[in-house]
Amino acid sequence: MSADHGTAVSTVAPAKVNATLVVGPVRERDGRHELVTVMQSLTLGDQVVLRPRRDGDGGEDGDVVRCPGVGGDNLALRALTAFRQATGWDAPPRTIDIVKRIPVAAGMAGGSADAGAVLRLAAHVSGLGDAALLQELAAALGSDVPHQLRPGLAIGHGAGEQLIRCSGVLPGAVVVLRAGVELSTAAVYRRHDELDAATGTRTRAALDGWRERIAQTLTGPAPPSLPDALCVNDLEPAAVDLCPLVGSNVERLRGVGAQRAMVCGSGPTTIGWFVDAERAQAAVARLHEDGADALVAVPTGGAAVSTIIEVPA
Ligand SMILES: C[C@@](CO)(OP(=O)(O)O)[C@H](O)COP(=O)(O)OP(=O)(O)OC[C@H]1O[C@@H](n2ccc(N)nc2=O)[C@H](O)[C@@H]1O
Ligand SMILES: Nc1ncnc2c1ncn2[C@@H]1O[C@H](COP(=O)(O)OP(=O)(O)O)[C@@H](O)[C@H]1O
Repeated sequence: MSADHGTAVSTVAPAKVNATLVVGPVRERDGRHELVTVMQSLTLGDQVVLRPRRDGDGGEDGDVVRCPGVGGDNLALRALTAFRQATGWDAPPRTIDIVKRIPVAAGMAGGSADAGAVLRLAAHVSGLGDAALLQELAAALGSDVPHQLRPGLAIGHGAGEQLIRCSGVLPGAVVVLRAGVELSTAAVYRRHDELDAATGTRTRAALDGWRERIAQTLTGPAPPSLPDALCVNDLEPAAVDLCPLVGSNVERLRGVGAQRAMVCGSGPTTIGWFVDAERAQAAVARLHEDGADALVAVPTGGAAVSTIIEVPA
């Protein structure tokens, strides 16, 4: 029996953007698409607390999650269950409290961020689970969770779960334009396949080429930066097709001066890249005048972003 470790701990679970997302064939093993992506964490994030369960926390017996704005099966609770099963951590029930700031089902990996945060918090409190085990648990929870376990800048390949971690962060600032509607990741991949049937799927060899070119650019001695030619989102046509608002939001971002405007992951969030936070803030002011739901976030990574603090239990 392990000790109770009855402390309450808290961390930030940052959203991610995909600066590049090139999609290849479906792999037989799990039906997911092979891809190459550049994932960058942002200062926009959920707050996640793991603490001993109190009377009145609700739910069934055992561990519970309180996550206003998200119904149904919660990936954060699944992460804690998987952690307990894999490590044998048998401390009394915990409550996960999540303050949701990342838009839900929006292509910003909010659920994966919360799951990654819970794995970090549980490992910290229990003293169990080495880096390799956490990585394995994360990969079993979803393609985006391994990156969200250690937020920052990384090149994802495989189905997104294999990572080449990069030092530093991408330059500039991002305007996040929320769509106010949800889009299912699985539905976007399905539509991508239907559209792709006409244009042809990228081959494995083509994906390898993308990975090499991106790795050369992001893992060299210079501060990381991606040329426009390497910034593509293959899911964009499918997201626009399923949700035409996405296409007009990309145009809106161009209209307020974004150097590069694109769909974020599987959408429907769109992002605009700006040289700095000041220019991004000016663009957000113009979008707000127009009634849009937009905010500025900047790329972030490293130890600062996954810091864990103790909070009152
Ligand atoms: C598109 C991306 C880009 O980072 O994220 P979002 O923009 O949705 O956050 C990811 O590929 C999404 O990752 P994630 O949301 O973790 O996906 P998973 O839970 O693993 O899979 C959800 C579903 O998406 C499809 N899927 C996901 C990943 C992948 N490489 N190929 C796929 O075909 C499958 O239909 C799968 O059942
Ligand atoms: N902690 C969580 N936060 C957000 N969504 C969650 C969470 N747990 C489960 N989900 C479910 O996961 C789905 C995808 O949500 P999310 O991770 O926000 O988006 P995306 O996959 O587009 O990045 C949603 O349908 C949502 O109901």
